[in-house]
Amino acid sequence: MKIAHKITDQLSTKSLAILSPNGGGKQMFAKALIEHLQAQNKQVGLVSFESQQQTYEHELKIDLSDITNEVDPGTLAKDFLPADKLDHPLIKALHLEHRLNTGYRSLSSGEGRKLLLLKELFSGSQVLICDNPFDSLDTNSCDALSSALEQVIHTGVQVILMLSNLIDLPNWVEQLAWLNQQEFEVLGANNSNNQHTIKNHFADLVKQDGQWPQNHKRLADYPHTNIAELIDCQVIYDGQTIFPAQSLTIKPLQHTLITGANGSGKSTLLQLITGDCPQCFSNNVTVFGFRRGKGETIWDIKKHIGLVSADLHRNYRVNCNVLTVVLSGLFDSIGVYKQVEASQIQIAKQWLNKVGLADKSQILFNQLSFGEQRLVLIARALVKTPLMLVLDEPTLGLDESNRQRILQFLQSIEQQQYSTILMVSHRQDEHLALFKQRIHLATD
Ligand SMILES: Nc1ncnc2c1ncn2[C@@H]1O[C@H](COP(=O)(O)OP(=O)(O)OP(=O)(O)O)[C@@H](O)[C@H]1O
Repeated sequence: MKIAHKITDQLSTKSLAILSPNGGGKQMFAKALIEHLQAQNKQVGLVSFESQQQTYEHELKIDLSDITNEVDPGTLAKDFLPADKLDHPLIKALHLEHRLNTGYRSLSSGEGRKLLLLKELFSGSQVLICDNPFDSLDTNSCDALSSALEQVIHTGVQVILMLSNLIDLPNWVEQLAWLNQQEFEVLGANNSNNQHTIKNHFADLVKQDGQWPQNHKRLADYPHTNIAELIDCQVIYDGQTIFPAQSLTIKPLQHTLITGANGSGKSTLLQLITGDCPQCFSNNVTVFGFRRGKGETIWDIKKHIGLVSADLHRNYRVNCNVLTVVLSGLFDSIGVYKQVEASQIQIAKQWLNKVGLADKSQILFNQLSFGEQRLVLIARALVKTPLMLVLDEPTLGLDESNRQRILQFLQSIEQQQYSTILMVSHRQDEHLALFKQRIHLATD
């Protein structure tokens, strides 16, 4: 790839941020760049959503739980790091010191990401490529990571950030570049002029959304007072209480935002509601009028929920095309195993159009970029006009314009009044006024 040569020629500076939209070719670019740098005998480290997914899939492969009938934690967090670095202050700054004996699969999504970032930071690489390193990290961790990257530059390491949001650009970055497919442009110094150019590049990509897909659902027939009610709920993993007794009531249209540091239990709280946390049965949880553990099936619950989460994303590993992934939202399955009606296909296509991926409907899901996959999963969650939309960091991996598109969806859903939104987000600009109820989970 010629552009990889171009960048190494240009990279006389220690730090470069490459801004790129979803589908802009970051993955291919990073691959070409790594090959090019390795040919020069440089040691290169890479952290990306894709490498995180590969680590997860490797951990699933080596999981011996089924064979030994005991829970196999897999590789412990500490084994990802050099033994002589286990006391490094950065581990504490990223709040990972108490997770070192946890298996990788059990880490929260932010914790997993921070661990892989630490692994690469400690690896002694001469060039470090980080694809959206601040996505899914809480505010304190973003600050700690940013200053760690800045410090590592002073030790002679070159840092290349690949970012999808200008808002994530640290001010210590020296050079800026823009990448969109074959278009690669080194803009020069990190100053307001060049930032403005990038802002315009992103703005040029905003497409007019198609019409809101047909929707006849209203909440009027919903027979219960609450969508969900949790009373004094607690989850304990490996003898550790994840959050102190938590109560929460969500009424119809009471859109609710959950915030808190990485590992504070946000996803776990959501999983008590969706039924994905096994401890929902030992807790006092009522969802859509079903008191959990009293004979209802998980499907009684799931059929009313549209879900986007890191867990769903990393476990969506069936090799089917994009349209099938959207359709699978109608059946709450991974892949589609039922006859699909023409009207359902039509609605699924409308949703693909709405997320800007109409032209990719026949492409295999796993051939899309991480951000594009996320957009498909959002369409999958919305396709059945669910009673409750559970969005656990839905905009992870999305670029500036796609994030705005999804935030507009939320506004539109609020106006149409058929779905109650329950969302987790670390990003301040996603804490919309429509969230009338806000729950902050504190870590001790
Ligand atoms: N199956 C499990 N076994 C052991 N520990 C677990 C398990 N699942 C989650 N945990 C731990 O529980 C804590 C809460 O996890 P959770 O995913 O709910 O955090 P979170 O607030 O959503 O974090 P993030 O912001 O990083 O997504 C984490 O420290 C995680 O390591």
